[in-house]
Amino acid sequence: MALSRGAQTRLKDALFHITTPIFYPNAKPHLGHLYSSLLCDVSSRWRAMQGYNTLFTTGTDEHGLKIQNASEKNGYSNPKQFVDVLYREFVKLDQMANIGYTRFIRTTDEDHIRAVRELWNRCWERGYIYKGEHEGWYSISDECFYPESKVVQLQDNGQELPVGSLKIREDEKFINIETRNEVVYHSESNYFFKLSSFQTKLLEFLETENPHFIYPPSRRDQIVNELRDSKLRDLSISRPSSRIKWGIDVPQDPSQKIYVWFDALCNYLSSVGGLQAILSNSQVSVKHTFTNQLEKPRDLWANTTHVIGKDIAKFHTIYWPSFLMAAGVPLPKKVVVHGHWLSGGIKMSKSIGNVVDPLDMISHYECDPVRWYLLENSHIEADGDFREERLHATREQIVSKWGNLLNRCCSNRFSISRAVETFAGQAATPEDNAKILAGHEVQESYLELVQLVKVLPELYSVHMQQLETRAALKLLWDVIGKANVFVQVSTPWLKSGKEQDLIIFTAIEIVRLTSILAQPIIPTLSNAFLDRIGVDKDSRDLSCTHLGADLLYGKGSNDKAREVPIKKVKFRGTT
Ligand SMILES: Nc1ncnc2c1ncn2[C@@H]1O[C@H](COP(=O)(O)OP(=O)(O)OP(=O)(O)O)[C@@H](O)[C@H]1O
Repeated sequence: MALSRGAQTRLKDALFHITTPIFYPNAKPHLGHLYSSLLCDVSSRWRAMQGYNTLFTTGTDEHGLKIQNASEKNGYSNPKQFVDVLYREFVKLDQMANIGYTRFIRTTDEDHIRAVRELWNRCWERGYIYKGEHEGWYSISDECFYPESKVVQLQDNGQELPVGSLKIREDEKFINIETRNEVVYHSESNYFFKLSSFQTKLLEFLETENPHFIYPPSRRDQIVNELRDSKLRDLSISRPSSRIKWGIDVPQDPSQKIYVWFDALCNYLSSVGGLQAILSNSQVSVKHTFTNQLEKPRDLWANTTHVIGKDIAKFHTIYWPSFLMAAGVPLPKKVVVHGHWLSGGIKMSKSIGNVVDPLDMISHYECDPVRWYLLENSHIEADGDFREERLHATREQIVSKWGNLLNRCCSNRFSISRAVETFAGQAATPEDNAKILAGHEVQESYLELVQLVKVLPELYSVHMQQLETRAALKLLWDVIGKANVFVQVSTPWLKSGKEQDLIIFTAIEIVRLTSILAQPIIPTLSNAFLDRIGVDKDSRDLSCTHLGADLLYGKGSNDKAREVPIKKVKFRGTT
């Protein structure tokens, strides 16, 4: 699903690459996955509107013990067959939710496997990988070892005991205190990555050289404090093939498989052609939906943003930069860390099963209201709590406020095209125009609205740039709300001539401008609104977001039946 490339020809050299985490296809995706993808989609569409050349990568993380186990549990002898079925669920969600990625990468893709080996070899050649013995507390579910300080023994009565003083017996249950997943004591030969060599470099990078690398700043501070307070230990980055069959072989040592995180994080390099492509910055073939060639991989990489949930911040802000530094590859631009959607007060998660099915929500409430709801009821820094009644209320508001404004202007008592002809592109000041309107209250309401609209695109842009979608959408609601009040107090149905035209022009301009600005948020509905009032497809970009910018729309809009492109639906959940 490629985005329209139209706008992008204008800013040929401005590059933007955004990535979701790649998701484990061990079960169907839930609302949390949609949220990460949606943030990326909105960002990518917004940048495309600004004229950037955008690339948007998402995909599935298909190797490792968790997949191997899930595949066996589901009766598959070959994990590839299992992921071949489940990755489609993620693709389907993207299609249903209108997520316009340019590459869906699977870690079983050939070019990705090549890129992982390339990264491994380079870290090996530069002396950052060595072979050693590893023993400790291992979580199958989290696929990592934990230090003893993060492990407790869980007794039958729910009591937790520190493990330090215990003699370990096989029948006892131990868990990690953060993820609450079971851990077992385990010893094996592994390859290690010299993570400990990067403590100072990472701190320098995050604190001094690039303090904006992690967004929001509260997350950066968390990571920086962690780096200051605890010493980084070398990281085991392979597993014996006897235990993990489903993974990429360590180059030159097939008795070991590459650790899934080393493998998965590398997808970000694969999607821009691998590390050599970045180092050389020369044209490389990579499949995206709109091209098979990337011109300047390093320039693109320098403009890459990773969007992730807070559960995987450590992997993206400590491990990933260290792997790249070890390989001598420059770091991407940014890591945006968002909060979680909760269910029953805890993180919505496939493993726990406390999930909301986004496809079910989309099938009843439609795609765009779900998108709007998620973006309006979340904040990058905070966790969100899904409530179906709020989703329904959001939809109602779109119909009754936005739809109603459009509907009112499309009445056959008015003429949008005449109003546009009279007032679009004219030189008169708002104060001059206000004199056309009868009554002080109406004039005040008009001037307030015009003032609001004047600053709207810029304020909206500031919020969209930082992915502050809640604040961006509030701006749209404010102006739509005020436009409805203006129509109410100015009673255009009782007016005629220039006065009526000015009221209708002002109100329909609000519909036009908000619809243009809302395209990244609700791509289908906003364009349906613009279609309804005959706005030309070439007049829907950011250069058209000031009052009177479009001289030509509205023809025939008042002759059609007064339906709007969105209708009410019933709330079908329980409050
Ligand atoms: N509840 C959630 N809220 C927001 N984002 C989420 C949520 N769950 C998953 N994600 C997104 O998916 C990423 C993790 O993907 P993963 O497939 O591991 O999801 P998961 O449901 O936590 O899986 P599992 O329970 O199998 O570990 C997160 O970093 C985040 O981007």
